[in-house]
Amino acid sequence: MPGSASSRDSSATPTFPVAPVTATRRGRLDEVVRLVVGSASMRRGLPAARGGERANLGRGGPMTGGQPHTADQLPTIVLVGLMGTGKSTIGRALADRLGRDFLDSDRMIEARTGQTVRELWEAGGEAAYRPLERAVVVAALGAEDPVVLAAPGGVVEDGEAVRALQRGAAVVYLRTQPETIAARLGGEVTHRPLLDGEPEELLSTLFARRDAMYRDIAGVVVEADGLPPDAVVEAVLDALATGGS
Ligand SMILES: Nc1ncnc2c1ncn2[C@@H]1O[C@H](COP(=O)(O)OP(=O)(O)O)[C@@H](O)[C@H]1O
Ligand SMILES: O=C(O)C1=C[C@@H](OP(=O)(O)O)[C@@H](O)[C@H](O)C1
Ligand SMILES: [Mg+2]
Repeated sequence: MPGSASSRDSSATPTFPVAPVTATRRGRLDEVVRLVVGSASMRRGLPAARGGERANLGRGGPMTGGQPHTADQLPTIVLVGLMGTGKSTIGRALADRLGRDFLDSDRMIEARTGQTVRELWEAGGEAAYRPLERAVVVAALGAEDPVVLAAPGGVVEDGEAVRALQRGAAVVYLRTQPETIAARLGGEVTHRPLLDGEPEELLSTLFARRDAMYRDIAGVVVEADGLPPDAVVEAVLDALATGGS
């Protein structure tokens, strides 16, 4: 079964240099995140419920719920969720807004191994792939400045990666229904070998397994279903600005 529980604590973690290979320097915004607090979704009056449940940011980390935060106070922001939920798309835009580097775990793995996700998966399967995911998560969390990280979809399958996230990142779950993702992705399963076959059915199985796991590690759950990317970015910024309260 994809994402089997046995993969949560698999073998040795490959070591990668900490320096982000795929980072794109966006230029730092020094000002307090007025753009966060005065974000467009608030101005547009999007219903708060779409913007996410308010919960403690960075469970197990330094953040406390209910406190407003500035960009500089936020630790590394990690987007988690099913494949196709928008981690890469939203993460890039979010990093742009915050003037941070953006790291995409899939791209990091490909840059560091010289192989595509599919090639890696086909050569070694899940057992070989999860330690690579763990390694890039650990590397991203070790970056000198806080970044925005699009986590591997399977981050919750690896206990060590989860523990690393719980040491201080602001973890945001982008929650989208599997049927929405399947319709969105169509045949776009290139780096998603887990979706070979019947994507909607496979996504539903993954959602049933992982929804609670993503919730469990996230400080903020953003209900992204049906929202266009810019509204999801605003919802994430809103949730981060209010400390998930
Ligand atoms: N909120 C959204 N609404 C509609 N399409 C989206 C949204 N977020 C992402 N997409 C599209 O869905 C696809 C998968 O997004 P991606 O960012 O690659 O997801 P992930 O990194 O979580 O696998 C891309 O084609 C992207 O343009
Ligand atoms: O959820 C998963 O287990 C996976 C998600 C994919 O990344 P995206 O979430 O960026 O699609 C990719 O790493 C691999 O196919 C496994
Ligand atoms: Mg991605």
